[in-house]
Amino acid sequence: MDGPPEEPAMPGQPPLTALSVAASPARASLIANSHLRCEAMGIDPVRGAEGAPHGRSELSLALQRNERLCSHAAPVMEMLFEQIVDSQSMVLLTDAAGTVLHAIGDNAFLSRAARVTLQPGANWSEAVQGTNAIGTALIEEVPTLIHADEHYVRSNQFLTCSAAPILDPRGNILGVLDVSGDQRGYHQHTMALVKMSARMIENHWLADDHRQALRLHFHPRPDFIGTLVEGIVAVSPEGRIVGANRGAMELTGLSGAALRAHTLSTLMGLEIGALVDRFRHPLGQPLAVTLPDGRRFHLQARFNWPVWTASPLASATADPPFEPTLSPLPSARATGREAPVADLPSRPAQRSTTTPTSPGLQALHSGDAQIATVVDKIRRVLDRDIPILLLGETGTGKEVFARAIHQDSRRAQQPFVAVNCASIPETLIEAELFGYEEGAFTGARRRGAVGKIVQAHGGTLFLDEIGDMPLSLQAHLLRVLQERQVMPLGGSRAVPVDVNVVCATHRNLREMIQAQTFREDLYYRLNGLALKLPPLRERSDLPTLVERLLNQLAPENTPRLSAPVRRLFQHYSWPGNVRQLHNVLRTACVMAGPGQEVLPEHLPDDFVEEARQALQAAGHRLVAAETSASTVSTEPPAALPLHTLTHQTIRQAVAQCEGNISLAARRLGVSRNTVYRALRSSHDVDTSQ
Ligand SMILES: Nc1ncnc2c1ncn2[C@@H]1O[C@H](COP(=O)(O)OP(=O)(O)OP(=O)(O)O)[C@@H](O)[C@H]1O
Repeated sequence: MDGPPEEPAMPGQPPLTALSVAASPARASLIANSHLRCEAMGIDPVRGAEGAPHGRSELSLALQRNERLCSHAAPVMEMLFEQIVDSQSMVLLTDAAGTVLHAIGDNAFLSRAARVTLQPGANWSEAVQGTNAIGTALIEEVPTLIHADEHYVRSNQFLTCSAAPILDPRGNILGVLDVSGDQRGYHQHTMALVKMSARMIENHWLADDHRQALRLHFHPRPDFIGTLVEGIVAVSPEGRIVGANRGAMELTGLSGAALRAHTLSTLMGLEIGALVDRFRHPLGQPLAVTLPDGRRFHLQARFNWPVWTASPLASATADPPFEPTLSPLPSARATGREAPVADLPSRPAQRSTTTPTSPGLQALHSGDAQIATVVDKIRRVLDRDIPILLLGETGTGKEVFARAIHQDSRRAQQPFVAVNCASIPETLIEAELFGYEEGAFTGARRRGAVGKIVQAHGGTLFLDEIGDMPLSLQAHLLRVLQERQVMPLGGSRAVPVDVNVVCATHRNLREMIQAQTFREDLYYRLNGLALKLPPLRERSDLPTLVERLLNQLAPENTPRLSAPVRRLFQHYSWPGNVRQLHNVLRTACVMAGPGQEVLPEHLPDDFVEEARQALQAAGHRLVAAETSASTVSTEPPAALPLHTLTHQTIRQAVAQCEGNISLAARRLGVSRNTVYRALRSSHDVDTSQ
């Protein structure tokens, strides 16, 4: 590290000591504890911890993983920066591990900050940077101010940093929002701004998670409803509390888990039908409610009108719980009643109209016989507690199918939780899946964390890349699935869970069983019905798929493909499958412009080059001549197997990207794993020859 960056003069600003910032016993003890942790970790206050900042590829992976967080946070960060512009400071967003995802700030200050690696890609966990607002907020899980010499590492002591953790509706940390600036410019209001902004992101997240749910906005004072300090809870059609914001937890004094154990009637003494009736009028006056512990609030209900008012509403005194006709039927278990069999065939179509972001199975039909068979088979086992195993190459739509299965199941109003077993480090996957209790292992969060399996309770757990699940954890997963209860790490009490499991993998699990890298008993537990999604090159519905994707990408003025582009598409091998098609079309829509015809020059250069090579290899000289007379060879084509063509394409892309695997993967629209696999298998072939 370069040492502390020089401090330009800040006129009229007397230096502030840490003492003059905010001296409370709680803050002093938080900082003292953090310093003790740094000492215990052996961090050198002069040189900082060992370890280089992440490279670009790690950053792009972190950005991919946190795409949703970034999109919710970006407008809030802009707004926050407006408030602090020209104050020698910057706004930062990190993920839950402390890796900086995004930073905006004054140019001069950004370069000073970069000298201590306070920049995207760098990790600001306590273990790397010692006591600092981001890292310490992640450990303490509370908004944290670290000022000047409270920073453990000396070169960071020119900073004053105010950070607030961002929590999801289940109380898990998504990341941290932070404002860092020159310590001489400290302002006591900064922390309040950061806390409010983090809350805005959390509220957006909650609303996005529960777009179709009924949402209750409440506060002890009616005029505070609609402000950032209000409580919000989301309620399912059966009247269960399914999500809550931080305000709701603070106002009710209940944790997220305790709130979710409630129904509307046990928490507030209300029936859902009566509530919808009452708030039919958007300007309905707030309703006064009293919780079982005597706390009193005023509340307003907000809901999606067409969905929630489509059927005659149950009144406050009516017996059956309210069932909006356009949303999924509540589970038989939840209502204690069996859903009428006659209702079942019409359910998928109804749902696809209410949830455009996650269409049901019906929407996946596009004329291909293999896909039609897969959809048909899924429909037969839906809601019968038969685990589905989706097989297929990367980008064939395994997750899209898993979401559609959830969407069409009776669990649709409950959580859909996806876990990618390949992208979580082996050391973390156990904690991620099963959760852990306070102090279960070094670095564990203070209050423990709920695992993904428990998060999916009542809904669907999607285990993507199950073939990458470490062997050591397979037995644990099997036990959970068989016993239907989870014991968090370090815990002593098992938590009952009811989840529908859908798994996916591109690997050959049978071969893995032979090689003793996958447990046979787990394979049979997960594989109630194995379904193979065809690669795009084997599908007969490319034109329909293209039309649908173009419609999704540009619904107003949908561009159309020119004949040369259609031919390129038809003869290309699509190693990245539908994901790659989607990426190519997204670029094409932007390049061609609204309502225009997409020509080859509107497609990414590397794609066109590879597609033309594929044309040549497939022997379509005539077609290739039409799309580009100059680049087409007149040599007769060599008949190559498809997988060889795919690997050639991937190798060429890597070579064009000068060995940058992440860039090549992005351009091809495939995962980095796919590129590595292709390179590995090419290498195997080469060396065996
Ligand atoms: N039927 C489909 N209709 C529209 N888009 C689709 C469809 N199938 C896949 N996609 C697109 O392809 C992308 C990749 O799909 P998905 O993540 O489901 O693939 P996957 O098989 O799970 O890939 P991986 O094995 O790499 O995780 C999606 O984000 C979506 O844009």
